[in-house]
Amino acid sequence: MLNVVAAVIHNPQGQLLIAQRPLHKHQGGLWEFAGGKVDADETPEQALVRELQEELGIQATEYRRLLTVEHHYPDKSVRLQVFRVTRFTGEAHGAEGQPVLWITPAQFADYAFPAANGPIIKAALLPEKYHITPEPHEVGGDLVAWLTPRITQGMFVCLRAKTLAKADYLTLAQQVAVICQQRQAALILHYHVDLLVDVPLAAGLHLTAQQLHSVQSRQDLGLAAQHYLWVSAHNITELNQAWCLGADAATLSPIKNTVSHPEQTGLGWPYFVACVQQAKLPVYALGGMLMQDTHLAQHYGGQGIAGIRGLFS
Ligand SMILES: Nc1nc2c([nH]c(=O)n2[C@H]2C[C@H](O)[C@@H](COP(=O)(O)OP(=O)(O)OP(=O)(O)O)O2)c(=O)[nH]1
Ligand SMILES: [Mg+2]
Repeated sequence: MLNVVAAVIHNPQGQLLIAQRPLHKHQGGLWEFAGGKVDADETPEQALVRELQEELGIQATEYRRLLTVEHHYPDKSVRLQVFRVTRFTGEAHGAEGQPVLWITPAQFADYAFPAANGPIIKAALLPEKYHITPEPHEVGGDLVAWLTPRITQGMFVCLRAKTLAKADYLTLAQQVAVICQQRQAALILHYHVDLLVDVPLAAGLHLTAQQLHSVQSRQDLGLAAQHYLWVSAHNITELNQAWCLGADAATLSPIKNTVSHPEQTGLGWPYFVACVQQAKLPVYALGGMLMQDTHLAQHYGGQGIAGIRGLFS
């Protein structure tokens, strides 16, 4: 397996950097995230910094792991360790003569990437906050009315309503799906695997940790490649299982002690750090999170935070 690092680089305007692979190289002519092979004497982080200096003439100063992708091309197998680079010095340019572009999330569809890049592009577009809905009865019964002013562009909304019967959940999901579409937000259905076909506007599915143990592969779930698969995990074993299943992101909970689950003791930030260092998929801290925990979770290597009431403004 060829070890490669690649960088999802952000600029302050909310754009991401892509580069075109030279024609004579493997997957030549296609667009990519800058990066390259990890040398024998390097850590992935050292390789990342070196490749970005060589290929783009920039010095990466703030970065964290995003995901690991393993892909088998007919002629070679690659393990891509992908980082999110959120700060750098210097002006990014094609230092090896290759075309480079800053594009918005909506423009990804306009460029052709190697086959391994599908999950990377999806991960690149993940938000830093994952919004899980309260139960309808917790907001006076009318969740649609409660959500309508609160859903904004780019949000990922997980519709969790465990107290509803399946038929009522479906009706609610179809209504929330329309609001999400109008706002360019992504609706993630919770638990009800078979309802995805009835809500074609939904962007994906969120499995409980219990469901994770009973699912063999992503294919069993009837998900399209562009669908997001989220998983609730409570330890490193479940994070690994989620990655093996082909999940796109996971929540790790409970990080803090919470009022909603008084019987559970929080895992704590040190355990969160230990998990995200090993995890191969994007991880969100869940359980007692407040807005101001976002940067802390990211500093510790997570992609951000997930939560219910504390996150919706
Ligand atoms: N950098 C990068 N490589 C990718 C992406 N997607 C993908 O399948 N690959 C594959 C193509 C190549 O087989 C391998 C990366 O090799 P590379 O050609 O960039 O390696 P390098 O920069 O060290 O180049 P060189 O020293 O061989 O000239 O990973 C991507 O988004 N970025
Ligand atoms: Mg390269």
